[in-house]
Amino acid sequence: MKLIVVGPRGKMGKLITQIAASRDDIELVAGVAPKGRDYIGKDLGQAAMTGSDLGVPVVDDLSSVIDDCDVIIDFSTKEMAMEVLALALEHKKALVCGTTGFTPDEMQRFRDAGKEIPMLYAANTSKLVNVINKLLEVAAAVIGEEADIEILEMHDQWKKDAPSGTSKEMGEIMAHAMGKELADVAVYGRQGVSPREKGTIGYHSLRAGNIPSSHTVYFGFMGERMEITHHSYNWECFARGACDCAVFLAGKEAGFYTIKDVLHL
Ligand SMILES: NC(=O)C1=CN([C@@H]2O[C@H](COP(=O)(O)OP(=O)(O)OC[C@H]3O[C@@H](n4cnc5c(N)ncnc54)[C@H](OP(=O)(O)O)[C@@H]3O)[C@@H](O)[C@H]2O)C=CC1
Ligand SMILES: O=C(O)C1=N[C@H](C(=O)O)C[C@H](O)C1
Repeated sequence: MKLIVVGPRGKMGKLITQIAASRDDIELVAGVAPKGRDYIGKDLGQAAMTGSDLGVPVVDDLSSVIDDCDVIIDFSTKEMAMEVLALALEHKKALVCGTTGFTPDEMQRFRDAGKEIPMLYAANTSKLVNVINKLLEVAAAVIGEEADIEILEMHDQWKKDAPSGTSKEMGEIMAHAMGKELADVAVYGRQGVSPREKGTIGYHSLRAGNIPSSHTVYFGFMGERMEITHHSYNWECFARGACDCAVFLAGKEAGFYTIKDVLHL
């Protein structure tokens, strides 16, 4: 499977490139970076610090290399991800997008892309987070109406979007399990509201230091509470999952896939 990594110097892109370079079932064909960077034209292995040259370049123009690949992995910015999506559609290439921060309309463009190309979107590529999502679905179906649900997510100081893509997916899963839409029940940064509005899902985002990613969903009852938590110690779990998604997508029919398809959840 021939792979292009968008953003190979980023926190995720670097790890994805390192893991892809170490796997027998992936052949890296290029990295794509923003124009003007001093590592354009360098070997991808140097740009992503894989420890040895990979014999393929970092370019600043995806269209110049896109026909050489089977699958593109994009963990970049929401602006770049939209450009990558347009080129993947034009060149009929499979795309794994793990970038977050999209509006509902932008998310719909990814779903629509599945009519033309193999398209996999995953706001979180960790196996454990996606197992947690199954637990949340069950918990919300059973106690969602009774519980006060609050989501607290923590990330590093550089993260561009809030709330995280993962917490939005978690909220959507729980809202749907209760027969609702997230937009109708989400309350962001609750302040000075008493009593708490029944049936809402509260969102709280904390940004500090180099915290890789933590998500806790609280189910508050009278006299007891349940917490479901995931902590990552670094970004490797997400990078491993992203490579698994790319291998899964190679050779697939056009369709909109999620990591649930990869993990058989
Ligand atoms: N799905 C998941 O499991 C996960 C998703 N994410 C999401 O992935 C995204 C990236 O996160 P992270 O790696 O931490 O961010 P970083 O800021 O570390 O990396 C972003 C990368 O995108 C590159 N980039 C920016 N603009 C362009 C462009 N026009 N063309 C090509 N490359 C571009 C940057 O290049 P340069 O380095 O030169 O500036 C950088 O390498 C975020 O949306 C984040 O939320 C993160 C972790 C896990
Ligand atoms: O930016 C990150 O770091 C992460 N982003 C994703 C998100 O927005 O949910 C996934 C994970 O939390 C790490």
